[in-house]
Amino acid sequence: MRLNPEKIADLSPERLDSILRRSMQDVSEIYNSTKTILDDIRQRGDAVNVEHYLKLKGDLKAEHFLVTPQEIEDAYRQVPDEVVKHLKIAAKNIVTFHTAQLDRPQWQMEVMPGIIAGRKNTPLDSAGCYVPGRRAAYPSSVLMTILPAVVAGVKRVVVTTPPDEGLVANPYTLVACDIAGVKEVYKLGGPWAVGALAYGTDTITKVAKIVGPGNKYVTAAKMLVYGQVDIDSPAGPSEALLLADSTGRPEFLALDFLSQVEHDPDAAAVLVTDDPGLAQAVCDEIERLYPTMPRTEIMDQAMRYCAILVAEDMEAALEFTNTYAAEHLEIVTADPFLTLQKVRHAGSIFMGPWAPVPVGDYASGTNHVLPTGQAALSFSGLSVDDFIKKPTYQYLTKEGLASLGTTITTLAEAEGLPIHAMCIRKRLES
Ligand SMILES: NC(=O)c1ccc[n+]([C@@H]2O[C@H](COP(=O)([O-])OP(=O)(O)OC[C@H]3O[C@@H](n4cnc5c(N)ncnc54)[C@H](O)[C@@H]3O)[C@@H](O)[C@H]2O)c1
Ligand SMILES: N[C@H](CO)Cc1c[nH]c[nH+]1
Ligand SMILES: [Zn+2]
Repeated sequence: MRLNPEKIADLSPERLDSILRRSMQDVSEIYNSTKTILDDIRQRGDAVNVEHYLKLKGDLKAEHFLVTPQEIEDAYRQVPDEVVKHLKIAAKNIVTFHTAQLDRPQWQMEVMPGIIAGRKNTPLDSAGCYVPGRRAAYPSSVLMTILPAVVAGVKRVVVTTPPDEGLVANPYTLVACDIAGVKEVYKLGGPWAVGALAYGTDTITKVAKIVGPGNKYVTAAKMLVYGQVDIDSPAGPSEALLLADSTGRPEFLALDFLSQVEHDPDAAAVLVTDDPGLAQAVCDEIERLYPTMPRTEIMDQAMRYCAILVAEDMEAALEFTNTYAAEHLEIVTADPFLTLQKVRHAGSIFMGPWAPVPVGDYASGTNHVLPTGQAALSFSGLSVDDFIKKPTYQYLTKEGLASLGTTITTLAEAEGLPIHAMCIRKRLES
């Protein structure tokens, strides 16, 4: 694999656009085919999923999608104790970090004399967590999606995950579900899972919100059901932007670059630096490593969204960083905390030479469900806030209403809504 340094200033508009849009172009290309599947599920429910998964299990019935206690027991027999132990360590850090995100449960203030206004937190009644599983297993995504929902106080947490031959779910995923305390797990993947969670079927009750990562099919489906249910963010094919100055070590950066690309043919990695020497050294290191790497059949395809970029100076590198709005941003500079002050858009940020992205993928406690394809310009990564609604309330004394009466009636009449004004006058005359 030969990548060559490219100067940002010399990129053609087409190349720049492709680097910036990355997986979002793939997601938008499959909206029509994904919508066909979702519409079918909305109309025919379980029957569509049974037809789709008949190829995995001949005598399939809709009840078989629900994972049984026996399947969880079988899963534990296949998962080494060592993995269970480390899933629990990761879970502990995720719970610690996400518990710190809990807001004041309720607060109120006197906006003006006699006008009390407040806000309270109410957890969602239900959440559906999509846990991917085709090109890799994702027990870590089980923890990243379920635990924040549990911390938020969601009563019904449901998991869906794609099954293999024989309608069998990944044992690591099932064990992680058990550790996180979820009992309602369905063996369904891609748009079939998203459709069932969004519209409900005879055997699966619809949820209030669908969260969790996935490939372009999952991401397209989530974006299409938004409005019917809430979603977290377009958390699609993984990506990393490495922002480095001359302090960066090529042997670390080359592996960090490839580590996110191994996820998916639509994944992306970009290095941006002001140091042409570092850019060249990282290209050379990737070329040296590549023949020794696993998963190159996936990475070969993802290379279309990969680049080693040289900026005029670090200010220009930072400008690119804020435009790229990466899912994961590594800051490998002489003073990463200073650089952090200038970063406005990224899903999760990894600072210094000892914090590669896999740290947050698994165990530092931050969430790995993050917006991709420039969605970090407007979305945040998954957090406890995703599972909490915040209704506001107000209580007024008669004097409080009187002090605002003219303001409200004037504005109501200006908007051409006289009955709004009557509600106020009637009370003040009483
Ligand atoms: N952004 C994030 O927060 C984040 C976190 C973890 C993982 N990820 C990403 O999750 C993804 C996992 O992908 P995966 O493929 O291993 O598992 P997946 O579960 O996301 O996708 C597999 C499913 O895709 C569906 N599918 C496949 N081909 C299809 C087609 N032609 N039409 C309709 N549906 C189809 C099938 O239902 C299949 O079960 C990767 O892209 C990875 O980078 C993202
Ligand atoms: N890098 C992924 C988010 O894009 C998360 C993950 C899970 N397992 C390994 N990595
Ligand atoms: Zn990863």
